[in-house]
Amino acid sequence: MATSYLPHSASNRGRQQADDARRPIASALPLGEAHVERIDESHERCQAFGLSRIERPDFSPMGRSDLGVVRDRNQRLYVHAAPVMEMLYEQIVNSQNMVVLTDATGTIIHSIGDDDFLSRASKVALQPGANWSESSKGTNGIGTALIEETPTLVHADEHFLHANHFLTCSAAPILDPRGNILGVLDVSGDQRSYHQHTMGLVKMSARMIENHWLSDDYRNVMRLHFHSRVEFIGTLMEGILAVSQDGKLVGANRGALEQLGLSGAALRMHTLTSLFGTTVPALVDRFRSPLAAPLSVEAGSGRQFHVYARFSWPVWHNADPSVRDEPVQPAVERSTDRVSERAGERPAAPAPSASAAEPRQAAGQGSREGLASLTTGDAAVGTLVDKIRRVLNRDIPILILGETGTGKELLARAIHQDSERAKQPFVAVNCASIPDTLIEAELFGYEEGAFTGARRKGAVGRIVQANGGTLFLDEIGDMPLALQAHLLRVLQERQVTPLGSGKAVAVDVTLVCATHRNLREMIEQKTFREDLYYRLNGLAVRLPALRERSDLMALVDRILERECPRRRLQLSAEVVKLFQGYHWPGNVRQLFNVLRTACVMAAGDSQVTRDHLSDDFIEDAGRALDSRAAAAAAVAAEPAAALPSAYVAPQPAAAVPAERSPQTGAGAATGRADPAASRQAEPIAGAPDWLVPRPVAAAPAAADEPSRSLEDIELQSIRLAVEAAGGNISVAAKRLGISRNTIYRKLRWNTPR
Ligand SMILES: Nc1ncnc2c1ncn2[C@@H]1O[C@H](COP(=O)(O)OP(=O)(O)OP(=O)(O)O)[C@@H](O)[C@H]1O
Repeated sequence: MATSYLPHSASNRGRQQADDARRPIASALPLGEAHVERIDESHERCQAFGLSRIERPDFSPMGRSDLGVVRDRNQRLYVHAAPVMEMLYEQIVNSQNMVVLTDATGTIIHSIGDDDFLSRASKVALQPGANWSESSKGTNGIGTALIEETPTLVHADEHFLHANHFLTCSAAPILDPRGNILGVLDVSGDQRSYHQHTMGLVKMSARMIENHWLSDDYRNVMRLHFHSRVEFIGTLMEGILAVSQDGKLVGANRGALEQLGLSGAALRMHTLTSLFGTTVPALVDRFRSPLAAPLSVEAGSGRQFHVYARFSWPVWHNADPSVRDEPVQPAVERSTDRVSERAGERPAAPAPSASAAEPRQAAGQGSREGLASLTTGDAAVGTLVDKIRRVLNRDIPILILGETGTGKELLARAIHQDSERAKQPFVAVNCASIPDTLIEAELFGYEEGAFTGARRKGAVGRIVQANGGTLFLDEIGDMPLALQAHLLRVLQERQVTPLGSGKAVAVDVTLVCATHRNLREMIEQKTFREDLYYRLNGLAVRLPALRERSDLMALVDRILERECPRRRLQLSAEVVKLFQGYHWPGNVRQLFNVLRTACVMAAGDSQVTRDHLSDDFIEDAGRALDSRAAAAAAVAAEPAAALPSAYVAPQPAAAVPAERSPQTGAGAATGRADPAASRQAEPIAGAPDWLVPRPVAAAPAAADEPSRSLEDIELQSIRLAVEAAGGNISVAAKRLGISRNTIYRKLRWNTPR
């Protein structure tokens, strides 16, 4: 481990040396050998990455829109982590520190800190949008914790880059109940402010986030809260296990693994009976009573534990027929209160968001219901759902296409929910959010000692985790080319060989993939394998963008019902107008976020008004309305000849000269008027003034525009109408009296690529 500091230039050398003299270097701290070894290994990796200690790497964070996409993807993590971060920050306020949350790739998605430290931190890009993976910023708390998958302190000159020597970073990875990394929680500060308690706070906070995530993930299955000391149930020290109705152990928190002394993979080999010698019906029976005392059990290891079970209605309902007709009262709510009271503690993790007062779905998850819940009146979505229903349980892989935020993952979950595999695992892998170097291990798993730099014990891959259930490969277009062949082989042979192992494991998974990319184009560009494309694409469906959907208001109602189930919240007329004129670039996710905020802001009101919307949304939506008005004005000012036949005043069909038949030219051949032409020439019912057909006689400019073909004119009018509808194709189609498909076809064929 090198500890020297090489200043960037001679001019600041003197100042730097004076600073250095005041600085304790890492070796002055009482850090164990394992720590030193970990830092040494990290420095070796940095050298292998080709990083230079003294060169300032590219510190520029990603742009706002890219950051928006990353934040959207990690919205659920943010919702769980934000209140914990606030609480953590309260503990370290005014200490020249900041609290940082990153995603699984090390990209910062949120930070809170002391203003004066934030400005110093931003100079080394310790700010949202910057990536702190080891390969980008060298040894550092975040990047090294991600690789080591364990809480990691990187202090002062332990940072590989000299530019980061002023920092001390205490970082802990945040894991989901299946042991996958969701992100990193980190406290970074001036190294002179180092305090050994910081790491303890960070670890506890990461655990809070994990416990809350687990409770949220498994709200519909039984959860066992246990500890060897009864007073620790309901505290951060408790173990939590998620148990499916048939007694399988489907999830665990860190506390559970630590207390049981098992790895995640070893735990999955157990059942409730083999671990604690009891069954789901026995626990349901005991913990139906809100006054039930914790149960004493003996684990296989001989250790005694006290167990308290929490479960929600469906488990109770199915496991105990005697309560079938009792009113639904989620046991989870009652038992949470009770355990907290008994342990004299508040529930382990704070409420996830400001709207926590309202019971609701997991943030960012939407409905956990089946396909029926997705049909809210849009014809394209209805057709897509019908198609999917026909191939359900037929071992046909489904490829979901669609822009980001259109609900691809929600659809994949609904497919699983409605399939015969609903009680088996649904495993989602986002190929875009896992670093290329880790994706192979993540998917296929690896044996102990397969390679350095990752979890040393070995891990079961996601494909094996999905065995018996559904594997959802999100952003499949982002899968590195080299791995595509490996995936194809696994899918064809239906067996996986973990890295570093000679033993193949048979797998049976239903495959659902999704991407916002154009895979056909990628095939042409040779960035996506054609054979894999056909293997994944048993049935391809495209989720329409929100601006193309005709059920915006039905979706609004549905989301409001879910987000504010205790009150009937409606949109004011002004907000309806803003929503309808907006082009929703972030699709349903954006709508969901806008409404969720509105729901909280409108507490106590029965209407969502513009006061309940965020300023940037009002600005964007207002701008869209303005441009729509401008487009309307432009169309109104446009000479009539520039309008397509659809807006030309209706004329008797026979009066339309055959050679001017606006559509197919069929009239020219037969001498009869084209019926489609005469239909289109009718006024559009309910059309606003600017679209009311005007007489062709008012078209003096027609003869002056010899260069414009009818097709050009038609196209321009379609574009104007789409613009005027704020990008909403359905609305434009309705106004034009043509189908949405016609608009797509014409715009697609005429849009330069
Ligand atoms: N039909 C719907 N009803 C209610 N909420 C929905 C619907 N469709 C999507 N959402 C919500 O929108 C958000 C985004 O959905 P989802 O993650 O499924 O989109 P996605 O297309 O997979 O996004 P990405 O491409 O970024 O992965 C989620 O919060 C989800 O609950």
